[in-house]
Amino acid sequence: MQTLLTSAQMRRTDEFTIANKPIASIDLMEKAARAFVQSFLRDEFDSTKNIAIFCGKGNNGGDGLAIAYLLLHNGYENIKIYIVNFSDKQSDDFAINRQRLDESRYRKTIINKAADLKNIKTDIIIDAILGSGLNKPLTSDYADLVKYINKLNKKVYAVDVPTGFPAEGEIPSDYNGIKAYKTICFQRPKINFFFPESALATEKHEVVAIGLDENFIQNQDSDFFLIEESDIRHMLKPRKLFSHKGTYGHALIIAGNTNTMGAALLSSMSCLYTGAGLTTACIPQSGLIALNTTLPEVIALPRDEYRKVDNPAKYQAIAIGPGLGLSAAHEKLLENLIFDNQPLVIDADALNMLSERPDLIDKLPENSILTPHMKEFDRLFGEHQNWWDRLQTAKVKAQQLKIVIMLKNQFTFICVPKGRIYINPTGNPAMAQGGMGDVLTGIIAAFLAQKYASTDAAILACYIHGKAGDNLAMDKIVVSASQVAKQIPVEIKHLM
Ligand SMILES: NC(=O)C1=CN([C@@H]2O[C@H](COP(=O)(O)OP(=O)(O)OC[C@H]3O[C@@H](n4cnc5c(N)ncnc54)[C@H](O)[C@@H]3O)[C@@H](O)[C@H]2O)[C@@H](O)CC1
Ligand SMILES: Nc1ncnc2c1ncn2[C@@H]1O[C@H](COP(=O)(O)OP(=O)(O)O)[C@@H](O)[C@H]1O
Repeated sequence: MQTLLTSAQMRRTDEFTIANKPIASIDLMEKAARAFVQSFLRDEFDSTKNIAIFCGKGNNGGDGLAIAYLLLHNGYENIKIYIVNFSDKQSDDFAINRQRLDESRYRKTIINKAADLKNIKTDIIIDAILGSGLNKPLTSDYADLVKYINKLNKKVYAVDVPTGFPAEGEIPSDYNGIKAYKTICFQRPKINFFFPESALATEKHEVVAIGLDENFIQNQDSDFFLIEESDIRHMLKPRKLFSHKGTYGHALIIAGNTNTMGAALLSSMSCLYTGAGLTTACIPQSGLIALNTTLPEVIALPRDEYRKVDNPAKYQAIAIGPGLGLSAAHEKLLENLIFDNQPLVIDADALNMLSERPDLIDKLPENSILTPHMKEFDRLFGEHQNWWDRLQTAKVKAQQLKIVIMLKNQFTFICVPKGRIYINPTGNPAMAQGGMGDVLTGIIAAFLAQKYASTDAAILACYIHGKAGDNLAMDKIVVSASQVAKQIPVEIKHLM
């Protein structure tokens, strides 16, 4: 897991690295600039392009000057350097790089106020105005300059973080900072890059290593952890010789209705393909033929008027919700399951019924896993104006109720009882299609059946679900939920 840090912690890491590693502050800046340029050149290999580099007077601006130098040395001749002179203060390393520039043949333009900028002709802009030192929203000249740059509608590469973008905390809906095409950031992604509102500031981000002390970073106190493939490899348990279906547990999937049998089929299919020893689907009578013809391995448990699961202890995992439909009988079934006090996976309509019965939320069995998307989450725990606040609620609820909450999105946040938030990096827009969440629910149930702890089952399921989608999307614009389900065993095999 990569520990993710706030700007203040990142600053302490810079200081620690400079104090404890044989590297001076100015050399660290040079390293950062080199790492940026390497990544930039992979995208922009045409050295005849016009590039405008805007440099503030802090360390972000210092990076900008070092980047300008490196590009000029790489044969990029059409570079214009703008020094944004809106403040009397300047950082020491900025001053060193500025002196180097003053002593060279390279020219610069000083901008003393936003209005100084007129008729810029450029193909590309590099934004090094303000970085992680941002301590308040942009106002006056900074706001005007950024507005001007955004209006140019050019491809903007941001250094470390787009000017005006808060690296953590609430992202204002009236965000007035730089709108970048790509942000190349140093050592760790900013926490806020994982929130949907970050699309206001950058289309994508890439992280480049600059040699900051990894041990120091990993040992910082943080709630945020980015899941890595190596974590998944370590967590997966191989299937053993002499094992049999009983070894891998029995999962019960309570799902489907007359017009939504597909949801039950998708969840059951992914449960099967993720390796549960036995999968039982509790479905309406009307779905029996569909189940028996499409998934002969799955056992059917007809559900009409069914209000209580007999002997729930015989299942190592119980998931409820996909395509279930809302009814009094289903609400009773959910209530009885909650009173049985066995951990549950709760999705879709079961979440919606839960939001109508707040009394049941407090009684959820410990280690249950809730898988809401944004709307389901807000129905359960109240409206939220932004994702930062929504995630804070999810974190608190996971701790209070001792459950796992998977807040689904491009980057799904997995909040666990210990107060940690795991961020899943896999998944892509080709997966934005109905049924994808049903598949996820089946995968979680299968890992639980195989006796993975709730937190591990949630992390594994989310990562592998997204990874399967990523691999399928390499040559497709859209991947269907059943394609993802079928890809799961291949993905697990590769990861092992
Ligand atoms: N050794 C280091 O510290 C390293 C730092 N690096 C770079 O340094 C950056 C951080 O540099 P700094 O801490 O100097 O900060 P910045 O360069 O982001 O900002 C510097 C100044 O801007 C002012 N400021 C903040 N918000 C403002 C606002 N809304 N309006 C007007 N002024 C505002 C601050 O008071 C500060 O004086 C990183 O983003 C990264 O680019 C990299 O060079 C890697 C190494
Ligand atoms: N753009 C995307 N990037 C990554 N994952 C996505 C994207 N769109 C959808 N997904 C994943 O697909 C699933 C969708 O779940 P959900 O909205 O409950 O779907 P449904 O109810 O149709 O089954 C989630 O796991 C989500 O993370």
